Amino acid sequence: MLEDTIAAIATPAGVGGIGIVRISGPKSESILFRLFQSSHRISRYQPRRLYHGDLIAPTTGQVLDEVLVSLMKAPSSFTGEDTLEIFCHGGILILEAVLSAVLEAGARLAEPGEFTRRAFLHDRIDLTQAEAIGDVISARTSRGLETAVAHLKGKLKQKIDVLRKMLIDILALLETEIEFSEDVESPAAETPAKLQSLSEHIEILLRTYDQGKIDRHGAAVVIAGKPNTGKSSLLNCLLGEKRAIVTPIPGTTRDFIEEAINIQGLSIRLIDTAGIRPPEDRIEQEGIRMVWEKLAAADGVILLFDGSSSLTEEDRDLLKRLADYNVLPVINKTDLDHRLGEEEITACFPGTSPLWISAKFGEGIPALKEKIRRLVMDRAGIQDGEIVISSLRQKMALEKTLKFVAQARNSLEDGLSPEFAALDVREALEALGEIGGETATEEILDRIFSSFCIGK
Ligand SMILES: Nc1nc2c(c(=O)[nH]1)N(C=O)[C@@H](CNc1ccc(C(=O)N[C@@H](CCC(=O)O)C(=O)O)cc1)CN2
Ligand SMILES: Nc1nc2c(ncn2[C@@H]2O[C@H](COP(=O)(O)OP(=O)(O)OP(=O)(O)O)[C@@H](O)[C@H]2O)c(=O)[nH]1
Ligand SMILES: [Mg+2]
Repeated sequence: MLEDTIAAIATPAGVGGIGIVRISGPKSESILFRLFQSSHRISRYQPRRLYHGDLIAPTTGQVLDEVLVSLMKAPSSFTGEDTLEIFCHGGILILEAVLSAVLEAGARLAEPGEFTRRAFLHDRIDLTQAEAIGDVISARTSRGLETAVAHLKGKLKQKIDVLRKMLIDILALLETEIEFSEDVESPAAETPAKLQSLSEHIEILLRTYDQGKIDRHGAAVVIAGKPNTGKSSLLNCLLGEKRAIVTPIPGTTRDFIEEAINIQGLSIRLIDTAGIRPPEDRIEQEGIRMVWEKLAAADGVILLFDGSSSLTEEDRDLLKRLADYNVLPVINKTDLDHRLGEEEITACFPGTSPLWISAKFGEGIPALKEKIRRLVMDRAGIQDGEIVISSLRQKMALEKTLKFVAQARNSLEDGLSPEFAALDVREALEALGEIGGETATEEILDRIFSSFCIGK
């Protein structure tokens, strides 16, 4: 399929000043000669220069648009192939007309992610960089974007290469040991320690997964509490709009409501839920069942109390049931008389003092936002500037690597022949190679690139 010439509209389907049709493959140059007419006589296009002229429909000879074009020659292009870019006006009809002309001139429509896939297949980028391109495009927070750009510039790959080198060193030690197994003095006495140190490195990297996930998808924070504490009022207040229905009637919210806010570059999905109490009907029962589902998947929980009355059995029940969750206790309605004692709450969540706010009047909200941010960051162990992994795929490959490293260590400790450990280390190398793509299968590539847009 690499011999095909592929083409796609590379800019979004909307109105814009300029739109780009991108072409990659061996026919790029002939397509240019066939479709483009400049007022100058051009016998040879210099790579990476912009040329001005008209784009002509190949069958009718009609002028489709006034354009700029640029040709890049293999291997010095993004894909590593001859590439042509046509910069036309950015309307959907004109872009489609230009694309049709390109297809008539011998290209076929590109599949999602196919340009990037070709860049990978021609060794221009590795798989962590390919994934990073997708992440750069879909990033929704500044933190997510920073991570994606770091990966695009090869930061994660460098880290993986360090692990790879450690594995290769260990393999060399084991192989020497296998060769000289007759000798009394074994040269590989330090191998178990090296395997141990490698495991630790992998574990540290694995622990960054939650952070990477939060950078890309944001963190889920559930607002929970008994009915009428002001959960929906708090959602509205944090969002700055009246999104959820607020009434003085306990049991107002039955379904959950999810909206995203951005706290200093961290994307938080806030989930307002039904007040938790013994349900009065089937609808409420279903609503409360869903709260527990949301709580189980949450990165953090805002447990909301009503400060204008004392703690009830419902509050106590929640304190007990949420003891093992990542909870931020918050007391609402600070504008009313304070009737709630903090002691029982602090006793449940030692080290945290509940924050008093008023969702109705916006009191204490900046401090609350900072606390929500800390709740999520501390839990995920987020540190600025650290190299993180960013996909489930990378996580699974690292876990597989770790498993084989542990296996190698065990077999050495059990006094088995170093051949067994060597076998495991080779498997570990294979698993680690999936991350950069050296040992990735077609199936893995399909999965990664099919989530890209066409033209990328
Ligand atoms: N117009 C346009 N803008 C774009 C892209 C593109 O393909 N076209 N990109 C595409 O995603 C991104 C930039 N990435 C690119 C990566 C490599 C090369 C490239 O031609 N590399 C050659 C030459 C390097 C050099 O001389 O500095 C190479 O690596 O050999 C181009 C763009 C974002 N902006
Ligand atoms: N005085 C005062 N009243 C508040 C405050 N926050 C919410 N309320 C009131 O408390 C009542 C309940 O508010 P909601 O936001 O609907 O409470 P909820 O927790 O979502 O209730 P359910 O959906 O029934 O579980 C409403 O009458 C609100 O106006 C506050 O900070 N101060
Ligand atoms: Mg509500």
